Amino acid sequence: MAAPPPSSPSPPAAAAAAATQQTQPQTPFYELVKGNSGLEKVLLRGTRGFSAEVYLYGAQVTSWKNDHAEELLFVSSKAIFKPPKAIRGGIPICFPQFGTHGNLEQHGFARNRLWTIDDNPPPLPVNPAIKSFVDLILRPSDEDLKIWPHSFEFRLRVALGPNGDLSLTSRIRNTNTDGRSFSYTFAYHTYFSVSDISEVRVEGLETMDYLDNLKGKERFTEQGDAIVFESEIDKVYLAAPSKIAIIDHEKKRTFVLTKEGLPDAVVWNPWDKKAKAMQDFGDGEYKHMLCVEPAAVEKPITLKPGEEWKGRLALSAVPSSYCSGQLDPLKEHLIALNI
Ligand SMILES: O=P(O)(O)OC[C@H]1O[C@H](O)[C@H](O)[C@@H](O)[C@@H]1O
Repeated sequence: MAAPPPSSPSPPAAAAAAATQQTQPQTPFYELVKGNSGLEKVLLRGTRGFSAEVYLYGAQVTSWKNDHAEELLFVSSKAIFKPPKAIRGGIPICFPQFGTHGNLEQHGFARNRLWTIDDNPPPLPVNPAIKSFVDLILRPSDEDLKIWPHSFEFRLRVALGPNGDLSLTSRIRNTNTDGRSFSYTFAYHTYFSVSDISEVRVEGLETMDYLDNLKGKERFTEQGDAIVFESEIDKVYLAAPSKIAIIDHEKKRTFVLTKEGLPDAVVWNPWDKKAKAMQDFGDGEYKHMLCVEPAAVEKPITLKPGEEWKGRLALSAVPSSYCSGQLDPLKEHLIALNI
């Protein structure tokens, strides 16, 4: 499929290819338009008014709306849409490094590079009901190779499901020709929009071990019930379950995250003091956001030349009573560990 001109719908994929390739949906549909500061973004429109937006800058999802046109992701009112600053909010992609777990800039460089639309991605098994999606690709520039000397292809598919679910599938391939493996850490740094952080709880991470970034990455075990928020938090939960729920009591809304290929989950809220110190974040905005970030942090992923890794995140927003108390952390944990 050729990239569409700005502000016009993409042409339908070749019907013959769709008919023969059961792994690809039939009629991908998106629009490419100008976003903030003239940066290009892709609009995905689903049925019943569901929608999503993805900037080519960072391959960053910056909007996900339900059928009432309510925004489900948080983007700061002070977000800077100007390279090399990463956009504050939505779903930044941390690659090839999460946080300060290495020598690269914080969270790696994928989030502040210009990605391109991938017209001809390798087949990807997908729900045939998904009609609205886009494939993006990042390959390292000569400058990138100087700071991280590995050749790779990073393909990201962002898809909007028939019920408004949003999924992100990353495929990272080692294309080194010198026989060298590489290792990386990774996260979907998802910023959720919440009514009031003090009314929110997270289910699925209780009893998990975590590394506390506020205590020199020391390891602890989470105690007690669901996680609630009263102060700054910056924890990497290890071998977290494949399903995590964020329950927003005030909004009567539950976000359900399903992750594959990503053992860990980072939970972050900067709270008032750090919020004030961030140039691209409003002073009181910490009350209305929570980051829960499916990730691979503790054990870096290693790929030999020719090998490919896949990491997937699926998000849904459902009425609140749906999930509360229904996640069994131990069961989910065993599933995550493949036991
Ligand atoms: O300001 P950024 O580079 O986007 O990072 C924002 C936050 O991301 C993650 O959640 C890390 O665990 C935090 O330590 C970090 O402060």
